[in-house]
Amino acid sequence: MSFVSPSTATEPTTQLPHAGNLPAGDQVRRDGNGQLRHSMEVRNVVKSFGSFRVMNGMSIDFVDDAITTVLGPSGTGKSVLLKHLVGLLEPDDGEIVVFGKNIWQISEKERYDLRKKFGVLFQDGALFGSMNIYDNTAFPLRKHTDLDESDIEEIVVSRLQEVGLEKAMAKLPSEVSGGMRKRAGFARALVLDPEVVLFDEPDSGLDPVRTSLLNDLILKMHNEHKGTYLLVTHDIRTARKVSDYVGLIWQGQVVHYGEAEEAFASEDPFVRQFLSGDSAGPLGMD
Ligand SMILES: Nc1ncnc2c1ncn2[C@@H]1O[C@H](COP(=O)(O)OP(=O)(O)OP(=O)(O)O)[C@@H](O)[C@H]1O
Repeated sequence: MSFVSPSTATEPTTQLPHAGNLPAGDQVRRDGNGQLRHSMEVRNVVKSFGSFRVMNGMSIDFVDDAITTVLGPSGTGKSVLLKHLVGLLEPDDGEIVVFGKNIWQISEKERYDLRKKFGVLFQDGALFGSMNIYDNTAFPLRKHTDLDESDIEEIVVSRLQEVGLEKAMAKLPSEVSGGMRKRAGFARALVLDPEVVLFDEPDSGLDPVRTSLLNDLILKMHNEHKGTYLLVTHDIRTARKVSDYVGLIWQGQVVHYGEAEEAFASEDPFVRQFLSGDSAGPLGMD
């Protein structure tokens, strides 16, 4: 099996390939030397639950202001990776460095403050069932800011308009469709102007048309609000549509990481099988 290890993975170059996004120069922040910046770094992380090692020396540095998709089979640790990035899980070994800080070498208060730079869209939108869409979207602003209700209203209505939910603001999550709940979760993830947005399988439970519409929305919101977007998904079409970069995880490690265009054109049998979804190839059931 021909793996491309993180250490040999192609260093992303300066061009962001995805047609849906702005040219790299307009979008990607760089350091003083014109190099790509990485505000989220996963370094040799090991994590086990009982005897099951989910992350087995995983390393990946996410490119700031790009959309990166992490693909991997079920149970391979994609959600566990996201939880490490927001400090909800602590590695057994290795480091999670976010905005220059090893998040387990800082105080709980600092970790809490760092979390405010993240917006997270969970699989089911993770909305509060007893609150309507408006109050769900306003929740982070009420919890984390001192803004008065008129300022909150301006932000909430604006975000809900952007995701096409202005007519559903008074509805409870149970009264709207799964796609609408995702869009509400997306609006909520953006109200604090996060620098990073994490999407945990945004396409789960959606039909192909709604998945495609949500992907369009992800691209539109990324172009408008900028930021680093990280999606984990099984869905290769989603990855093809939205990604600037693609990471493939397998057996607790990143086995390929690079520009999406290059990944989808790869001749590597493992990468090809992974990204084509073929049953024939080096990738087995284990
Ligand atoms: N808190 C936990 N305690 C015990 N085991 C856990 C915990 N969190 C995750 N796991 C296990 O770690 C493995 C990876 O889980 P994870 O949810 O990250 O997979 P995934 O790649 O996101 O899968 P899927 O695509 O099916 O959502 C699974 O076997 C899961 O049961």
